[in-house]
Amino acid sequence: MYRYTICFLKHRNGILMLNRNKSPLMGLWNGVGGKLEHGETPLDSVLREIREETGILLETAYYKGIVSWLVDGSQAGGMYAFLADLPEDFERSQTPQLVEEGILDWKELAWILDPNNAGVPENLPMFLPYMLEEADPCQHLFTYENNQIVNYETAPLPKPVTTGS
Ligand SMILES: Nc1nc2c([nH]c(=O)n2[C@H]2C[C@H](O)[C@@H](COP(=O)(O)OP(=O)(O)OP(=O)(O)O)O2)c(=O)[nH]1
Repeated sequence: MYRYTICFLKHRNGILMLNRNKSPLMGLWNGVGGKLEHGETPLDSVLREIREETGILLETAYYKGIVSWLVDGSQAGGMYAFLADLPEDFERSQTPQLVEEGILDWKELAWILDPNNAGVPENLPMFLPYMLEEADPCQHLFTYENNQIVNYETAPLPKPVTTGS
């Protein structure tokens, strides 16, 4: 079981991003999410974080896989990633601008995905494009050494076993 969740709340060409006011990733624009609480499924957890951090009430979100990391050969962690498509007529101005965890704002996809954008976590422009495509959930594994990404691998997650038709 991994410890974190993240969700990309998409509306047209924008995503609702949080500029975090504490570590990890302080000062960077990231998707909304947090830590799993005892007994929560990843989906329950991310829907709770979305509600708490943005006030948006969602019934569900698309599961997009796992982003995990290995830091200096040992420290490992990961997050369950989700995507939600908000309806066309969603009013962006209804989301709060200042929340307990930082500043919320709508950021355009072209800005988020720019590989030279120093305002987002370094791994975000690498894994997010996969999640925006209609692809099956993947595992994205990042290896860090001295705060630098030295390796990135992506692999499909095994499909749940079914009994066939
Ligand atoms: N894009 C990206 N996001 C990451 C990485 N590592 C990582 O923890 N995150 C995300 C997962 C979570 O959404 C968020 C960290 O959540 P958090 O520690 O603030 O959790 P929380 O809000 O529940 O915190 P707390 O109040 O319980 O302390 O950062 C990463 O390498 N890249």
